[in-house]
Amino acid sequence: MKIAPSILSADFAHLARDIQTVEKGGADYIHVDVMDGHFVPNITFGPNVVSAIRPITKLPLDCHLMIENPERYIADFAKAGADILSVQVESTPHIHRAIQMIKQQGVKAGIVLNPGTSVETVRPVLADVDLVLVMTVNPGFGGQGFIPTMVEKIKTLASIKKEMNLSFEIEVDGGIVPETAKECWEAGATVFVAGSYVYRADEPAKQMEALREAVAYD
Ligand SMILES: O=C(CO)[C@H](O)[C@H](O)COP(=O)(O)O
Repeated sequence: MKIAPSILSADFAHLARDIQTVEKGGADYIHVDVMDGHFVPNITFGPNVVSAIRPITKLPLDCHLMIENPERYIADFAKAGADILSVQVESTPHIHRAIQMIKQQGVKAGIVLNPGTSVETVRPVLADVDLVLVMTVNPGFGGQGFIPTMVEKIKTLASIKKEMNLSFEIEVDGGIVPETAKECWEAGATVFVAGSYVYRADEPAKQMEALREAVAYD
C-alpha cells in the first residue's frame, strides 16, 4: 500500500516540519488538497505553496484540484512541482482534454470521483489515467466520517480495471483509519490518503504503521 498524508490536517504554521515528519515516518506521497472556495466550500493552497514545499521533500507531491475551471491552473501547478495532478470529473465538461493537458506537462494524470459520481461516467477515459481517486467523503474538509457505500464503488472500479487490463492506481480519500483502510484495500484500493488520522496524533509514524498493519494480514 502507499500512504499519502494530507497536509490539510498539518499545522500550516509548521508545514515544512510536518511534511518532513511524515517523510521520515515512511509516507509514500504528500497529498496536497487544493480548494478554491467555489467547487468546494473551503479555500486552501495555490501553486505558490506547492513551489514552496517542493524543495523540502523528495516525496512525490500528489495534488488534488478541488477547483472550478481546473484547465486554467494545470500548467501553474505542474511548473510549481506537482508530480501527480488529479482533477475532479465534476469540475469540467472536458475531462479528456484536462487529462491530455496534464500529460503534456509531463505530470502523472489523475481523475477524482465525488461520492455521487458513478464509475461508469469515467470508463471512456480510464485508459488515459495513472490514478483514479475515489472520494470516500464529500470533498472540502478533513475529519469527516467514511461513507461505507463507497466500498462497493471501489470494487466496481477494480473489476473494470481488471476487465480492461489497465494499471492505474486506485486511491481513496476521506475518513481513512485502520478499519476503513482494510475495507478499501480488500476492495482494491492501493493508495490511501489520510489527514486527521495521521496528523492529529502525537506520532504520525505510528499512525502510518497502524494503517499498514491493518492491511498486512489479508
Ligand atoms: O480531500 C480531502 C477533503 O476534501 C481530504 O484529503 C480528506 O478529507 C482527508 O481528510 P481526513 O483523512 O481527515 O478525512
